[in-house]
Amino acid sequence: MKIIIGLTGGIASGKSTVAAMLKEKGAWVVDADQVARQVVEKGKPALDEIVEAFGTMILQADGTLNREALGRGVFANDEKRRLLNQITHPRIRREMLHIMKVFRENDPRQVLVLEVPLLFETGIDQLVDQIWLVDIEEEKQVRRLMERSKLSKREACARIQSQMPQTEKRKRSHILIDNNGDRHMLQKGVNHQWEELMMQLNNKTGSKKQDNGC
Ligand SMILES: CC(C)(COP(=O)(O)OP(=O)(O)OC[C@H]1O[C@@H](n2cnc3c(N)ncnc32)[C@H](O)[C@@H]1O)[C@@H](O)C(=O)NCCC(=O)NCCS
Ligand SMILES: Nc1ncnc2c1ncn2[C@@H]1O[C@H](COP(=O)(O)OP(=O)(O)OP(=O)(O)O)[C@@H](O)[C@H]1O
Repeated sequence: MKIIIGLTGGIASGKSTVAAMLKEKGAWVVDADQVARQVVEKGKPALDEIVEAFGTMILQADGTLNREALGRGVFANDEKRRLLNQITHPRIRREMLHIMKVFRENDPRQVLVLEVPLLFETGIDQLVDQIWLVDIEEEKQVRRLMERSKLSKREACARIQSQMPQTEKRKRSHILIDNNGDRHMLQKGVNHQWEELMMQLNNKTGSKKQDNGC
């Protein structure tokens, strides 16, 4: 039996850290941020559409996308962000569908993890078997984001608020991975969920929702 997990969480919640732990355990991990970079490479139609929508000032001298400039524009403006999403999200979803097909038909691994920050917003949540959410308190998220991406508090909050609220994501997820502690605690949580998953796969029960009693 094979399973496709959608791994999500807010910006700087710890998705990549969890993804690296799952890779270590043998999962095939695909990062949507990397896929998103590929779809806007120089020469790809998505980049032409972005230039048409945002102007040539979002290009660098060599004709590649100036990500910092585009990021500054879209994280401060809902309308612009929606426009960018309209150009990029269908392409990201299409590429993810292709990866899923390759996984199902040609890959020996049992677990595919799609690490997708905007899992619900892109509709990729509808394509996966199980949703794992990296859960973090907002105060900690802001601190880690400011530190990691060298952003002011205002900039960090604008990025967090541009995404679906964590409470909503919790309701839509099957498994929560708590990342409010240190890395050791996170590893323990991941180990636990992986063991549960292996039991599910080997028993072939494949229950989707976490059973919380009754
Ligand atoms: C705006 C862009 C140019 C900024 O590039 P930059 O290199 O600075 O950031 P990077 O791509 O590494 O993204 C960092 C994080 O920002 C968040 N983020 C990215 N795009 C968005 C968005 N459209 N809305 C909300 N949050 C976003 C995610 O949590 C992501 O992990 C870039 O993120 C982009 O092209 N975004 C649109 C594509 C997309 O939705 N990507 C997310 C994958 S589903
Ligand atoms: N438990 C932890 N304790 C301390 N720092 C952590 C912990 N987990 C993650 N971090 C740090 O927090 C930052 C964000 O983590 P990570 O890059 O894994 O998040 P992400 O959700 O993948 O981010 P993005 O949404 O930008 O892709 C990184 O600097 C990482 O090293």
